[in-house]
Amino acid sequence: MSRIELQEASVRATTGQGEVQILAPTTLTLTEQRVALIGPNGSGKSTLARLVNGLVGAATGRVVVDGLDVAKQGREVRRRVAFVFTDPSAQLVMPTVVEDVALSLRHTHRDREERTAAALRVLEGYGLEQLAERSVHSLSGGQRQLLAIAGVLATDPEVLVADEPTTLLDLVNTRRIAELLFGLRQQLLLVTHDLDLALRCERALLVEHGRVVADGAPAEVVEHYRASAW
Ligand SMILES: Nc1ncnc2c1ncn2[C@@H]1O[C@H](COP(=O)(O)OP(=O)(O)OP(=O)(O)O)[C@@H](O)[C@H]1O
Repeated sequence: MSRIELQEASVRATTGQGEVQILAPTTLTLTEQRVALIGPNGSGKSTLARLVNGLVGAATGRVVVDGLDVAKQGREVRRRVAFVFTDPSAQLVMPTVVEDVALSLRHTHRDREERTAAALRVLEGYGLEQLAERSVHSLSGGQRQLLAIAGVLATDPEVLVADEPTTLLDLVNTRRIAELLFGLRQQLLLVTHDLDLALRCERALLVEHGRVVADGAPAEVVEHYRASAW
C-alpha cells in the first residue's frame, strides 16, 4: 500500500471576510487499503482529500505520498494518485467514450492507433466496450461515473481518491460502483456520506469544522458521528 502523510498540513482560503482556515493543521499517516472520510456538509472532507494530490495546496506543513512532497513533486504525485469527482462530467472532456479513455493514456501510449486499442481494452475490462463510440454526454449517470473511474485507473495509479463518487447515483449504480471500488488493488481514500460504505473501510476519519475529530475503526467513528449529529 501507499503511504499518505499529512504533517501539520492546513488549508486557508480567501473569502469576503478575509483569509479563513478551512482545515486546521492536521497530522496523520494513512497506510490502510481503504480509508473513509465522513462528516457534515462543509466540514472539510473534500479539502483534505484534495490535499493528497495537490488539487488544493497546504498553507502550512507538508503532504507527502510515498516519500514524494506534493508541493514540490506534484507531477509525480499526480501520476500515483488518481482523483474522481462526484460529478464525472467535470472530467469527461473528449467527444466519445473511447477518446476519453485514450486521453488518459497519452503519456503511456504515444502511437495513436496503439492508444485507441489500449483504450478499447480498458473499456472491455469495465464492460463498457459497446459504448466506445457514444458521446460522453449521452451516457447515464452510472455509466459516466464508471467511465470516469475507468479513465483514471487506465494508467494504473497507486491511490484512488474518490470524492462522493456515489452521491448522484441510484441504488443499483451505487452498488455497482461500490463493488468496483472495494475490489480494487489500489489504496482508496473515499469521501462519502454513505455510512454503509464507510463501514466497509479499514479506517475512518470524521471531519467536523475543519478538523479530524475522530479517527479509527469505522464502526466507532460512525457511531461517534451519529451521536454528534443531533
Ligand atoms: N476555495 C475556497 N474558498 C472559500 N471557501 C472554501 C473554498 N474551498 C472550500 N471552502 C469552504 O471550506 C469548507 C469546507 O469545504 P469542503 O468542500 O472541504 O467540505 P466538505 O466536507 O467536502 O463538504 P460537502 O460534504 O458538502 O461536500 C466549506 O465551508 C467551504 O465553503
